[in-house]
This record gives sequence, C-alpha cells and structure tokens, in this order.
Amino acid sequence: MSMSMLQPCLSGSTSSFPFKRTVLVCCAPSQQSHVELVNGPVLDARIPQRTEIRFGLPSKGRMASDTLDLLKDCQLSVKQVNPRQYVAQIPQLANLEVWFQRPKDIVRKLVSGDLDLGIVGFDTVSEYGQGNEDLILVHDALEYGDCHLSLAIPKYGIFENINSLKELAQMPQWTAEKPLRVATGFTYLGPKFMIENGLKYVTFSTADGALEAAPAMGIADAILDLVSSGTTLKENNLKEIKCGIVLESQAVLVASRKALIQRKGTLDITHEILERLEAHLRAVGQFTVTANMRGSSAEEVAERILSQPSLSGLQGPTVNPVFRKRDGKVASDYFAIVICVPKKALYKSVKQLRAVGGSGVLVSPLTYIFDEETPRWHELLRKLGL
Ligand SMILES: Nc1ncnc2c1ncn2[C@@H]1O[C@H](COP(=O)(O)OP(=O)(O)OP(=O)(O)O)[C@@H](O)[C@H]1O
Ligand SMILES: O=P(O)(O)OC[C@H]1O[C@H](OP(=O)(O)OP(=O)(O)O)[C@H](O)[C@@H]1O
Ligand SMILES: [Mg+2]
Repeated sequence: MSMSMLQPCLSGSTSSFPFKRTVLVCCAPSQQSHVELVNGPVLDARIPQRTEIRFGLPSKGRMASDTLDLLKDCQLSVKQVNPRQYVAQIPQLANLEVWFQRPKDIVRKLVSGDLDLGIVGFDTVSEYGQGNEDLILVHDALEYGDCHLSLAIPKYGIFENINSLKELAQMPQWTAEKPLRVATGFTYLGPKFMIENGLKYVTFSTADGALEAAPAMGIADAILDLVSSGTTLKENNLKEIKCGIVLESQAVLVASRKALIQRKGTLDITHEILERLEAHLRAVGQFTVTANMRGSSAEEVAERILSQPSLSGLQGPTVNPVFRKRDGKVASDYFAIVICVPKKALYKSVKQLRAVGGSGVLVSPLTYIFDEETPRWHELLRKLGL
C-alpha cells in the first residue's frame, strides 16, 4: 500500500474554489504558441456550448446497479448497448445523454460544466464538490447507498478507554511534534472536520482502500472512512467514537446551477426526473389494498373503516358502490373500498379490514404516488431564485 503524506490544510479555509488555470508559453518567441493546462474546474459564468443535456451515472462500484434499478423502477430505463460503452440513452427523455463515470468524476464534471445532472453519494458531493455553490442538491434522499463517514480508533492500547472525540482530542500524546495520524481517502472533509472540532495536532495520510489496516500496520493512529454495516471496523479491531461522525450519506440527485439556469431544457428534464423519483419513492413504502364490504351506505362503510387506526389511507378511504341486480332492481348493498397502506402495516391493516367486515382483499404494489405539490421542486426553484 502506498501512503503519501498530505499536509493537513489547517488554514480554516472551507473552499478551495475557484481552481487556478495555468498558461504555459512554450517554443521560441518567433513561433510562440499557448498550451493551456487546466489544473481543476474554474468558476466560470459560462457553460460549455452543446445542445444535449448530460446526466452522469456511476460507471461501477456499489452505487452503479442500484442507480440503474431505481431509474428503471421510475420507468426511466437506461439503454446501454454494452457495459464498456460509457454513453447511453433514456428513451423516455429526449435530448438527454447518460454518461457513465466514476462517482468522483461525476462531481468534478458537474463543476466544470461537462455534466449537467448526476447521481452519486452525498459523501462524494461533499468531498469533491467542496462546498461549491454551483452544485445544487435536487433530491437529497434517494434511499440507497446509506453509509456514514466516521472517525474510528483502535479498541486496544492507549485508546482502550477513549470513547468520544473530546476524549481523543484531550489525550496528552498529541503534540506539534507527534500529531494524531489519521488515514483517510477524504482529504478535504477530514481536515475540515478536525479544524471545526478544535483538534490542533493532526496529520493526514491517504490510500485508495483497505484503510482499516493502517492502525495495525503502525501507519496511522485513527482512520476516517465510510461505514455501513460496521463489519470492516469490527474485523480490524476498531471502534467508532461519540461525536466522531462527519456526515451521513445516501444517494442524491445533484445538478449544476449554471446548467439549470442557462442550458435550454435542463430545468424541464430535471422536473420530470424529480417528479418521477419523488412519486416513486413515496410509493415504494405503500401497497394499494382493495376490498369489498357490505353496508347500507358509503358513509356508513367509511365510518366503519375510519374506526380502525391503520385504515385511513393517504387521504381517507375511497368507497364506491357495487351495483347488482336483485329481483329485477338495481341495488347496492356492497361497496368496493380502496386504500393505501404502509407495507410495514399490511398484515395489521388486513386484520382490521376483516374485523369491520372486509372480504375479497386484493393487495397490489404501487408504482407512483403523484402529489399536487412536489416539495423538492419548489425548494429547487427557491434555491435558483426563480
Ligand atoms: N460501506 C460502504 N463503503 C463505501 N461506500 C459506500 C458504502 N456504503 C455505501 N457507499 C456509497 O457508495 C459510494 C461508492 O462507493 P464505491 O467504493 O463503490 O465507489 P468508489 O469509491 O467510486 O470506488 P473506489 O472505492 O474503487 O474508488 C460511496 O461514495 C458511498 O456513497
Ligand atoms: O461498514 P462496512 O459494511 O464494513 O463497509 C465499510 C467498508 O466498505 C468500504 O470499503 P470497500 O468495500 O469499498 O473497499 P475498499 O477499502 O477497497 O474501498 C469502506 O471503505 C469500508 O472499508
Ligand atoms: Mg470503495
């Protein structure tokens, strides 16, 4: 494992944008030409000229398949000719190109204007976006990729009785000459967190993976890495500490503010994607339940249903008369009822339905629940000042 020492950026700066552009002048003066090296994204008021809207999705890693599955569930299936082809289409969304990229490159390319929209983990937006105001969270909770970025220390040795960030900070061992050594891939968020929490004597090293090995190898005292199940920490004799969580993360939809405002069609496409995501994620936790109930009127049936705590549905039950012909007359002594029920409460709800006379109970999955309002859309317009 190669670990390069990083200078902890203890200057207190929270943003390293805009990046600088270096212009090298080479060749003899007579045949002078300019070679422009771009060291990083430049905060530029213009956006690259193109007519297509670009949507960045994770090309591999643990976010990749869950992202495609979510889009598919929203009827936005991505058509990719083969897995090594990095450009694809979503037939439902005209004029949109999907580009498969590594999550950190999605964030970098949103900042540089080479992508307009993207789905990545919130940790990646925070680490590689570095607070850049051009990045806008359109949907902050896509409900997969859950993890948290956390500081962890060994369970043994000098750390045996250390259980909080405060106790770690107060350990007499850390001095200017012998600072706390932290191994992390989060070289922006790590130092920022330490500064904000008043840890003065800290130094950082980085590696591309298997960071949990660093303390046992004697390379670091602590690590700052993503945790989901906690198994990797446990298997390497490490523990999390109180107040040691830097951020909670899950998959998010992020956009470039400049693209939303300046690139024709971006706002409309974002609206459609957002509406589908919100409506689908609301629906995921619910079932539609239909049943028949005998009764004298729709009101009387509704009253019986509403007497049960788990049967009120999203906005109360829908009760429709079922008409039947009896002795030559059309009558309705049966009613069809429709309610939405949280998946977790399904069995309880079915029992309550039966208790008030429900029969022929049908349960079906829901694809979307479109509300009148899309709260996140209004929030987006507000952020954009529109
Ligand atoms: N246990 C976890 N460890 C790491 N990432 C996780 C975990 N659980 C969820 N994630 C999410 O998955 C994202 C992508 O992780 P993954 O390691 O697959 O990709 P990557 O970091 O781009 O690839 P690599 O680790 O090869 O550089 C993370 O940024 C995070 O949002
Ligand atoms: O809490 P857990 O469920 O155990 O997950 C946490 C581990 O998963 C990630 O590593 P990854 O699998 O990406 O391997 P890597 O170290 O090679 O990046 C992360 O960097 C942790 O090491
Ligand atoms: Mg990884």
